[in-house]
Amino acid sequence: MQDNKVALKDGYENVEQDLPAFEDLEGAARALMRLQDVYMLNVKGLARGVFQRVTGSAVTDLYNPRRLFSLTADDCFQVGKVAYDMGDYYHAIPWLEESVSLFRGSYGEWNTEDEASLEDALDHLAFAYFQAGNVSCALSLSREFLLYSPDNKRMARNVLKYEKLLAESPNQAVVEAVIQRPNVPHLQTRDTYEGLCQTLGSQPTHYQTPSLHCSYETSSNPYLLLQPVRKEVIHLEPYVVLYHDFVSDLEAQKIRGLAEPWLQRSVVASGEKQLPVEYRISKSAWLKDTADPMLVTLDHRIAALTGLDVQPPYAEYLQVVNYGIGGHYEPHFDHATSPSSPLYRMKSGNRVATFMIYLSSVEAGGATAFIYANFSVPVVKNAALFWWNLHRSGEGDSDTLHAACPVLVGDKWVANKWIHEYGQEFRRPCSSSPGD
Ligand SMILES: O=C(O)CCC(=O)C(=O)O
Ligand SMILES: [Fe+2]
Repeated sequence: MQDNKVALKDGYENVEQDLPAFEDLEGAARALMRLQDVYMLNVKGLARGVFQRVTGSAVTDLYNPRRLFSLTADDCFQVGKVAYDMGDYYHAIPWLEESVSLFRGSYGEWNTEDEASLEDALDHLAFAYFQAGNVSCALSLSREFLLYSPDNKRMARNVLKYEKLLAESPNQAVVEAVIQRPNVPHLQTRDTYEGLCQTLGSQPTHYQTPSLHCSYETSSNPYLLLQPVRKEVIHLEPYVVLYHDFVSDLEAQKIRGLAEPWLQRSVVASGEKQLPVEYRISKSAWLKDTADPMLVTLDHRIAALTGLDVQPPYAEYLQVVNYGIGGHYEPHFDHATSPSSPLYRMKSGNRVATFMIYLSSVEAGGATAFIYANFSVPVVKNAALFWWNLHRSGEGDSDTLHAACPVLVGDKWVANKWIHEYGQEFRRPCSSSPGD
């Protein structure tokens, strides 16, 4: 017996680092809540494995899965509990409601994987309602709890407290508490951003604006003469273009494979430091050109197309990014907005342009949204999106504020090549006119 125990403990310790920890559960719960908010998804649907947007009485299916994977009462409890523990009753209530409803439906059945029970869900939901100001819901759920655990003194006291509160101010019973969604302070542009994500990638109507056109691009470069790239002008100010089939399926696969062993949680520049943050959820890796000759070819292609010098230190290494379900990057600038940014450590100025390659498709979500410019680009596998981050004066173009919408279904991969100011003096001449 003792031997078995020791063997079990050793076996567990061997695999422990590969098992999901609380951070993973919390991250998964936050991801579900993010998808719920950004795509206005209904929790009941999410728990059944369907992706429905409910606006008023209209129900739209954002994606039709081939198989339904539903969440259990305990799963919904765990999601609700993450929100509850953060004091976020706006999200806790619908998830705990779903948990209570599923636990009620299967009462008496015992699922070995369940950590929580109907009583736990009722207990948390009652308190969440109380905190949100809905005393009558708190009371009826607490009474229901007592049906199952009549000896629970704490709950009996709560019932008395709620009864007293309602007797003192009876109109509390009819007031439907409106709970505000917790505010995300760094994101004032939330409504526009979410609207652009909900379209799952919108394109401007080219027919109305002749300057937005498609062409075969050679950039007057002999390298591209024999095989021009299909270019689609998406927006003029800021100038954003999409180069279709910039890489082949094989190249995209190869880049993903080279990066995979090096992927780590993505960070962002915060003052002089680099930190992981909730507003950028993805994994990323930097690939030096020396990692594979194909990356050198890729640089030549980028240089030929953009006419820019992408040799170090005039451009950064290739940053490969992988977003899982719920992975996102909220509105941000690629260029530095503060002189203390770590970007300047390369001593080649600010990031003048971004060249971003879509290395995968996604089933749903994951569009690249330009907030102020008011358009979003869907993930187009093998295409590359190019834009200038700086005006010709060197000043940051605030209209380039952009974001990666959360991935709803799929596995999204992109690669960023950030090109710096220095080295481009004769390739993109500067101008003193602030608007250029
Ligand atoms: O993944 C995207 O669509 C955008 C990514 C992005 O903006 C970034 O990595 O800086
Ligand atoms: Fe970006």
